[in-house]
Amino acid sequence: MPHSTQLHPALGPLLRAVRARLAAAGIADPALDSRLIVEHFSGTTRAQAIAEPGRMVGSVALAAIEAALRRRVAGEPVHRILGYREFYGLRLSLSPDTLEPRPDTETLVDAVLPFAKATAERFGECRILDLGTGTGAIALALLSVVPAAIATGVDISTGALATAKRNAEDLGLGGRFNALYSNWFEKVSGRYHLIAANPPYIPSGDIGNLQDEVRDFDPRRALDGGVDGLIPYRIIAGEAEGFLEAQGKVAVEIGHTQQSEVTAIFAAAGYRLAEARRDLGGNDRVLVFER
Ligand SMILES: C[S@@+](CC[C@H](N)C(=O)[O-])C[C@H]1O[C@@H](n2cnc3c(N)ncnc32)[C@H](O)[C@@H]1O
Repeated sequence: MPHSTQLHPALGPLLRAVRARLAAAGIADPALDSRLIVEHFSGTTRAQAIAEPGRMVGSVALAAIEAALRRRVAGEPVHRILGYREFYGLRLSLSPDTLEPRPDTETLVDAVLPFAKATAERFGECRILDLGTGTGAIALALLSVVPAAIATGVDISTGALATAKRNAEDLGLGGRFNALYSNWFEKVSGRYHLIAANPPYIPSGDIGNLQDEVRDFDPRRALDGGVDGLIPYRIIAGEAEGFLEAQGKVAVEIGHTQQSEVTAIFAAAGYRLAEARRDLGGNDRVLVFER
């Protein structure tokens, strides 16, 4: 382990050394990643790094930081190494079976939040169906801000469902979250005020061209939307009506080139576009439909 002896045990120099190694390896944001890795494995905070740069880090933590550094330099995304990612202010555990939730998906939560709140006020509850729930990100974000909401998170991955359930419990939302193993609507029952989905939407043939960090670490079935990337939208548009309350809404995340095609798929199934939103990067990202 030639490098392990080079990591300085004092917090300030340690952070600088980790950052320099990440920068030398061409990592895109070495300042952020070094901070995330050092804070997580040493149990220190950003404030401590600023106020106490001489604070000593123990040898067990240093070895863990060295191991994390090597994984990051080898191309593993930093949140996979940490085992969690923040989404809508919630700390969500990841597993090999879950997509890493992305900030772009917070756009969907923001888009449906006023409707979920208004529904909860009007009816005393808001029933949410999150199709392809992964870590539970969309459902749990909504539950965390709408206390009268309840959610069913559907997934075809039992591993993802186990992670979503654990996240719900860790966040104190387990009593309002139901994890359901189902191929889209197959095992779903009841009616919902809001059906939300961030389905796989990459055309199968494009998966090989994705960034390494996505292609090699996000599960394929979280990415692959079939030959044209639109198959899950056709299923959701075709079947949602049987599970939607009168005046309910269907909200989907889309790939940035898919707005007109997805709108046409929903229009053919009897929906009109109520709202379209762009993500923080200015890309078309979320469509909200009603009947
Ligand atoms: C793009 S990921 C979204 C995960 C999460 N909702 C998020 O936004 O971070 C798509 C999810 O759909 C799930 N999925 C794929 N095919 C499915 C199917 N036929 N039925 C139910 N879920 C499916 C995947 O396992 C994956 O968790």
